[in-house]
Amino acid sequence: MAQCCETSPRYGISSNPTPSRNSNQDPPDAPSATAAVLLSTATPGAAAHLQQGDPSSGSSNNNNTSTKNKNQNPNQKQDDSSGSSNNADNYNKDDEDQVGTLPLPFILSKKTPAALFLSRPSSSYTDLCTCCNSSSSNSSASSTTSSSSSAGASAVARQLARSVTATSIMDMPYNTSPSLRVRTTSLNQLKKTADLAIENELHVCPSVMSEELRKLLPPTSETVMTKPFPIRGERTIADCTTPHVIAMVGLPARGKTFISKKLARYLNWIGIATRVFNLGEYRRHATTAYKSHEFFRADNEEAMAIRNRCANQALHDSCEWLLSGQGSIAVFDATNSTRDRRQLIHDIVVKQHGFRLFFVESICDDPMIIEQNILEVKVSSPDYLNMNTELVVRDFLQRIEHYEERYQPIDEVTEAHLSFMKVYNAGKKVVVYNNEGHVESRIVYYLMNIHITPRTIYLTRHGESEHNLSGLIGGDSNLSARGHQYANALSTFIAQQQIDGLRVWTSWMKRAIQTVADVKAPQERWKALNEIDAGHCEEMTYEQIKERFPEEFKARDVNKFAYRYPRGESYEDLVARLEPVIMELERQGNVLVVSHQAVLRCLFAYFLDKSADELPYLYVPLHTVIKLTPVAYGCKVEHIKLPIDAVDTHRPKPKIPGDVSEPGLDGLSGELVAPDGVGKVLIVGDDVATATNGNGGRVDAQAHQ
Ligand SMILES: O=P(O)(O)OC[C@H]1O[C@@](CO)(OP(=O)(O)O)[C@@H](O)[C@@H]1O
Repeated sequence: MAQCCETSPRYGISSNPTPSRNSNQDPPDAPSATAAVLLSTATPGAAAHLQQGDPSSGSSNNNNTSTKNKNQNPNQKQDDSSGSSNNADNYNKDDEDQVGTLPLPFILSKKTPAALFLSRPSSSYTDLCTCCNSSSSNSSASSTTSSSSSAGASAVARQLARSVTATSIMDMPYNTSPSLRVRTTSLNQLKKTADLAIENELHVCPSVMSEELRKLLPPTSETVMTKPFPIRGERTIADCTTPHVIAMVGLPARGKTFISKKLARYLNWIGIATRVFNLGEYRRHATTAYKSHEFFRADNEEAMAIRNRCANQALHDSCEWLLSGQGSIAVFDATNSTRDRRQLIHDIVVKQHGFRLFFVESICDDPMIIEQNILEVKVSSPDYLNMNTELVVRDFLQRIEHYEERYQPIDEVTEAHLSFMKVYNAGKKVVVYNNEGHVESRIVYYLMNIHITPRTIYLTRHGESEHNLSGLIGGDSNLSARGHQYANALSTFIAQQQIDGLRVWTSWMKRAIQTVADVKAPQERWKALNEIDAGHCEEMTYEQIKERFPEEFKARDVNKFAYRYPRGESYEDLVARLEPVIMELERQGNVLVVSHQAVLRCLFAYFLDKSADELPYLYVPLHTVIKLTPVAYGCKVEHIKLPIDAVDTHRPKPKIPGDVSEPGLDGLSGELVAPDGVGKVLIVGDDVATATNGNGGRVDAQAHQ
């Protein structure tokens, strides 16, 4: 079996695209790999050093490429996924509220048994062992490889250890995929282990292998499942194994809740289970209706006792949630505005539980931003139900004064042991101190990119395509006649909207580019916006896929988010490749994104805070513009259906996996479309029930979390 691996193209922006589907480009890691090859010939020691994944080697790769091994049996699902007691009672203070460095790619010689081993799906490891053969024969993947079981298997395994020795590093193409690197790394390690005379152990069942040797095996669906938590796109990150508490710091009306919610939405979307623990909610739960700012006076002992109890409880719950294994990051959304309070949090989170702690302090001295914040979120807060806006603003400003009396910003000298970032005036300046690892770096990077300038994002699929008409998925077909009509209607609609500084982003696919042919605005092409790669199933109808690859078809219905098309992509892969798009969207003003069903589901899920289960079934119909406007802590969603008919390409989740005849029961399809499909407004990601339309008026709002 050939070991020629193609790396997916690097996804990025181009203003001058070649509209071809998934054509290759130089992988971003090419230079370092080339350098490594040179090193390996000149200085074997250095090559070995690189192969061991020394971070200083510069050979690490964490780009979002996906393997496209065109020689694999389409029926084989490619397996390169990798994918206490709380003592908070003394919490008695006063205020509220691997990227595993992947070593050099090391490709095995073609047609060696080891190469065979490499190309096998995850379940094949059990094929290699006598005790697992019976169970493995049940799986679809093993049915295609069962001929190599038992007797042949141990021979293969033994030869594996020998064959890796004969492999030349010069065979290594520098476009080897990251996932293949993981496997070859493991084999490289296996070789070393074999040299240490435990070769015999190589052909026993992984379940009875020594812990040490098992760790060296390539990833399987089991090991992926048991990872502490996945980061989309196979990135296993060592420091993610430690739970984190992100503790907000700052005076009221400094955007702490905005940052907390947005950060949690982003982290959940990239695959890190995150939950916000908002102290204000605990306080409201523990008290009767809010009366006035007097509650927050430092000398109000009764109120202070309640506030302390709530703070203890919120922190306790954050830690318990992390300890329960349900999540990885707890965001403690409170003011945490004194040194004593922060020290106490440090004692509980770091010293008692051994978690990581990162403070995010929001500092703002721009009265305009503060006022805007009060008007946008505090006026509609449950604290001030039915209260006149002017009174609310006055009361809230007094509340801030009570906090100001005791506020101590984080200090680099007296709190030098803390890890923190300070965000000034909604991102004008950022200071990062004692940054401690990958998760924190991602948080810092994300928070550096977000902004609060009002803007609108428009999402739409391309016009109806010829493939849509015939029910074919993927491909790169032209627009149908109705698709061209939609292109015209879209350009008229966009012109009518008179959108300030609009930018247009499309995929590289013909149907998307044709859709914006007449839109008058600067255009950029993103390969990352290309539709999900259906691999072997490209340009087939769902019925054809069911007929030719029934097991694959069923498997996709069982877990559509994680399912990866043979030599194609999964929704999870898509999310990973779309992360740079989201990051850039966060930085931008008004943008019109013209892309595809699966891609837009991923983007939409980010804005709507949808789970991985819901994401692949979100309804994104043709000939409809989805208008997203940030409001308060969430996003206003409007579906604007332009009056040109189109086919419905949505396939809802069937009751029985693999069934193509049955209508769906997921309750998700169509969820976001009004009966007439036009002008429906939803407020999503916002628990403020009385959100406004930005002009002070109420909208047809529907809280939706
Ligand atoms: O994940 P499912 O529900 O199959 O939807 C994705 C499919 O949608 C399609 C249409 O069937 O998208 P699009 O027309 O927007 O490019 C296919 O190309 C793509 O494979």
